[in-house]
Amino acid sequence: MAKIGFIGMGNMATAIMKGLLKEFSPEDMIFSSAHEEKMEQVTRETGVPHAGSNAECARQAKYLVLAVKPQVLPRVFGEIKDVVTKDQVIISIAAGYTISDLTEGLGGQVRVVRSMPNTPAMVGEGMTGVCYDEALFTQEEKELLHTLFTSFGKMELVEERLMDVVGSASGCSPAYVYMFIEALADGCVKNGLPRQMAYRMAAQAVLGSAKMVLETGKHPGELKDMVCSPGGTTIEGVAALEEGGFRSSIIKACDANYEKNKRLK
Ligand SMILES: NC(=O)C1=CN([C@@H]2O[C@H](COP(=O)(O)OP(=O)(O)OC[C@H]3O[C@@H](n4cnc5c(N)ncnc54)[C@H](OP(=O)(O)O)[C@@H]3O)[C@@H](O)[C@H]2O)C=CC1
Ligand SMILES: O=C(O)[C@@H]1CCC=N1
Repeated sequence: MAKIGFIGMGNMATAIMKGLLKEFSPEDMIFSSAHEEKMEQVTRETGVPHAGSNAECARQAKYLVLAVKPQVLPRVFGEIKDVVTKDQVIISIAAGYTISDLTEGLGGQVRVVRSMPNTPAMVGEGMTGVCYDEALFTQEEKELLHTLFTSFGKMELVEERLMDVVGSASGCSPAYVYMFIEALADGCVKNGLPRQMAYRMAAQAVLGSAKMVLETGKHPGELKDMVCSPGGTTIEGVAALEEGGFRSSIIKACDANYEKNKRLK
């Protein structure tokens, strides 16, 4: 089995590695990160060995996931660009960096997959947008990429021009959902519900509602209408949300994500 390597072992790499451990054995992977102590801890917990340096990790991996913050990428490029070759598959999860930025940063002679996952990967419910030039990869590599990205959730192949938008739908959106759950729970606590029960109920309502969208195929507006009884309680809340600019706030958040992608390099 060709090795899967990770440079950086933070929130996202940990989540992805956890998914991969269901499909691959620890010996099929390797990683490097910034702090020795943390690397030792991950190796103890997962059995996945760590390399002595980023260059060593890059040398050993056939599939190399770059999982550092965008601001750290230029430094990592400097450390690995003389090591990586065209035989390897370089996988980026960084916001803002295009395939062409990544290829250029790594010296021009590499094959790059650009992706945008999200933290629900930690519980096997990730959503990852992926793009690459299909002509550059073998069937075996494409199959491995599919196995890799679906080991921690769902994936969709998208055109690269849409990847910054995908950032809002996959990468950033969990933060908004958590804010919604927190606010909903606050509202319920305000009216007397115990806090932990409010979190459990709000989270299950979000999970169930998401399943309704995915499994019924109905328009979200129709599903919303099914909840709003004429003269009932929900439509009063919907009116209050509209007054507070609920939907336009979310649309503005997506614009903010989209624009920030261009300022990350
Ligand atoms: N968090 C999210 O929801 C999402 C993040 N992403 C992308 O994932 C990438 C990583 O983000 P995230 O996991 O959140 O970040 P984290 O800060 O959690 O992880 C970054 C990791 O990089 C390590 N690191 C720092 N400097 C170096 C270095 N010079 N060499 C090797 N490793 C280094 C850090 O080590 P240490 O901890 O020891 O300092 C840490 O393990 C980013 O590019 C981000 O855009 C994509 C989708 C969602
Ligand atoms: O905030 C960020 O930049 C990263 C990318 C998408 C989610 N988290």
